[in-house]
Amino acid sequence: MPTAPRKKVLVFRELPPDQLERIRAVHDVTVANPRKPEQLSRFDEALPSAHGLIGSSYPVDADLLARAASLEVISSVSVGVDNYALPALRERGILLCHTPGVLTETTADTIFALIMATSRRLVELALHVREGRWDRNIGEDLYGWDVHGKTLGIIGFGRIGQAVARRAALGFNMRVLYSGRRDAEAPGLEGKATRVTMEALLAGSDIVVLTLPLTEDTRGLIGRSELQAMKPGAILVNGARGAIVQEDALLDALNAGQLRAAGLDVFASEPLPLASPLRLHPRITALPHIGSATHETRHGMAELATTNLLQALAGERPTALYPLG
Ligand SMILES: NC(=O)C1=CN([C@@H]2O[C@H](COP(=O)(O)OP(=O)(O)OC[C@H]3O[C@@H](n4cnc5c(N)ncnc54)[C@H](OP(=O)(O)O)[C@@H]3O)[C@@H](O)[C@H]2O)C=CC1
Ligand SMILES: O=CC(=O)O
Repeated sequence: MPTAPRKKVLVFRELPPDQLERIRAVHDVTVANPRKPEQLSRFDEALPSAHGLIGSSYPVDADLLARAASLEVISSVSVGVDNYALPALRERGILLCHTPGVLTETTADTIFALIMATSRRLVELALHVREGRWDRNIGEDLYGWDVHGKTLGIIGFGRIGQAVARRAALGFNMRVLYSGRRDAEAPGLEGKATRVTMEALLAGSDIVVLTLPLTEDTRGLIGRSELQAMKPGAILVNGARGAIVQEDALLDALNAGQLRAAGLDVFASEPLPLASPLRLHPRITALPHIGSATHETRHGMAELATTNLLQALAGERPTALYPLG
């Protein structure tokens, strides 16, 4: 039987050794992280002849694609695809694969951790102990806010949004509202989540969670008027993408006391610049984009991304092909 021709694969992020080995067994691999200055020339050299790319958050814009003349497939180790030039991929007939599902529960855990941390002031109070300020029983000024029994509003009621909702409704007796174009079939949540308009969600929720993709329609979706439409003293948790929220408006809402707190895993600019006023704000709990960052889940994502790539290069339909339309 003739053996399939070896193709060229450019891996431009970290990939676990067992997954690299799966690719090396059938293709020629160059590992080059374009964010590492010492690897940039290797990346530039390998790009024009690469048939497959494995990446994640590094932006793949039309200029980069124009240099990738042989490209057949990009396999992203992420579910979000906002950093890829989708129209250029569509035009060139390049396949895009991603990693839905395998990170859903872990990302929902992270978002729930942010709900708990902001409501119960966990980071602030842990610092209180660590910095030796716990010299008597704490007073009302350091009390938190109950999570159980509150109303949770979810904007983006897909895989992750529904996983957050299950935690809230089944574990914390919360009322769940969501906004969306249609009623969602949400397994495990029958009768426990209500679709409302975004206006009703903002006005009626104690905690608003963002779990929707960043697209041209959702960029800047949460601005001054949306924040003002939220319940006074509510909490905003962003587990989706930073650019969905207008960060200057968020700071103003926190400083004016309109919002109680914000929990942010994602930022418009990442890594968050040292000078960002979001970094040290006392009522922001900021995480370094760790939604899916556990050993098990990151390995599962790498495995699915590798499978997608190998399937596409073999001319098979990848398990998780992103629909480019
Ligand atoms: N913080 C982190 O580390 C992580 C962040 N993410 C982010 O979470 C996002 C969601 O992932 P996942 O749940 O798997 O994706 P899904 O596609 O399953 O869910 C997204 C949902 O958002 C809805 N939606 C889209 N636009 C709007 C809108 N304007 N208003 C209300 N709802 C909207 C979609 O509805 P419809 O189907 O009708 O379009 C869909 O139900 C990813 O795109 C990624 O950006 C993901 C993983 C980890
Ligand atoms: O942000 C992470 C992703 O998988 O998307």
